[in-house]
Amino acid sequence: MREVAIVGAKTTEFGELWERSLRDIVVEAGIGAIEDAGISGKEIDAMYVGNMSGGRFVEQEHLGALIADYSGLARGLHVPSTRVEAACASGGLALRQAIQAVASGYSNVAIAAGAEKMTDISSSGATDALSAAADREWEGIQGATFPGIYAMIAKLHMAKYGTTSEQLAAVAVKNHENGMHNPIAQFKSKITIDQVLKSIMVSDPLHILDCSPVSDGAAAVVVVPAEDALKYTDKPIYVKASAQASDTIALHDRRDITTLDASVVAGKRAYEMAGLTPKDINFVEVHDCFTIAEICAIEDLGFAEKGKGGLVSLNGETKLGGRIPVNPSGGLKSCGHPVGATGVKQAVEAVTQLRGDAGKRQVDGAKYGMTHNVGGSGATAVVHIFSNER
Ligand SMILES: CC(=O)SCCNC(=O)CCNC(=O)[C@H](O)C(C)(C)COP(=O)(O)OP(=O)(O)OC[C@H]1O[C@@H](n2cnc3c(N)ncnc32)[C@H](O)[C@@H]1OP(=O)(O)O
Repeated sequence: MREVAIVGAKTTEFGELWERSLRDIVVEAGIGAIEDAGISGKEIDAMYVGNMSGGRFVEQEHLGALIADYSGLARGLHVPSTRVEAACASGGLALRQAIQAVASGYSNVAIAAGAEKMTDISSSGATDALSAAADREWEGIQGATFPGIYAMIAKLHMAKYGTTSEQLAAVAVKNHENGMHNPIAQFKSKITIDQVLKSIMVSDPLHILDCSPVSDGAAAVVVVPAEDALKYTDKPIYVKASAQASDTIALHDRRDITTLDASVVAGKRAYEMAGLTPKDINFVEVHDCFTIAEICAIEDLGFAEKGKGGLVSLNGETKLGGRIPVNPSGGLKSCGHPVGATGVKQAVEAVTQLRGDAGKRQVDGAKYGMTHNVGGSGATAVVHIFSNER
């Protein structure tokens, strides 16, 4: 297995991009990543596109071929291009496919993109499309929405561990604070705990400001063998671990719904592969689709004791400058959550941080960064560890 590095990275603006099409935004991200890598694009020999539901959101399937064509990589070059789907973890998994292709020697220059265009349909249409990431027969058809599913997780976390609404709100406040310094973020406004608690209730105990929004956006990275990386850039970012785990899709079949076992296992696999522990990690981009999801994630990945994730968040330990900065990008809460793009955008943030290019949201002296991307309520988890040292 070859070591692998990222040499180009780009994210489009995230938000309600009504004037743009899905193909437009993926191509913008792809061209940005290619330019960032200093290549022409003709070097690319494999493409992976993370997308959850092109069919439901924009009525377009067969995205691998479509995006290869619109990027100029299909006609003449016939670059193999594959769509990758694992619900909200589609982007992280597309990146993992690109890493595996390069690590195995099948590919020398692979591009991993992620994209979703969610705002072209109604809110109820988007909610229903998203619910297909849960167990459709046992949950979706019975009316369970994602805010509802994560609200059940939050309720049990509160009952078992004494987690409070203020602790949940502290996650949203911190992520909005970080997002204010991220030019791609959908929401760049400062919010307070009081505002979160007074915002409209979506599914008790989750208010609208506890939820990630419905968003459009795309991101892309260029992946090459580590031994070639310095030919492309003087700031390559090395992939120290790429791990994935699955779990039962239906919440009622889970061992304990306050722990996402797939996150725990993917995290352990990643630490083992990199030869690192949580103490070595300088920042982490976690899948905060809801505030409770960030609290579970920092517990599941070993950054907080089980049951103490809320307390750690309210204490400020996860802020920029804190013990373990969590979601310096602003996370899904502030940046937005175009589901298929999120996992790749997390990697773009890790690259930006590890290059030292994150401006006011920079984690000073960062050497190791982790990303954590979840599909559904925890049936898929993808964890990566990156470093600016080989
Ligand atoms: C594993 C996983 O990742 S699962 C997660 C998958 N993703 C989701 O489930 C998405 C969750 N979020 C949602 O479903 C929606 O954002 C909801 C239900 C919370 C809100 O949707 P709606 O009620 O339709 O809100 P609507 O789009 O009408 O917006 C109303 C206002 O609230 C704002 N708003 C909407 N959502 C959010 C949010 N999450 N945070 C902050 N503001 C928001 C809008 O910008 C708008 O503001 P404006 O009036 O100033 O323009």
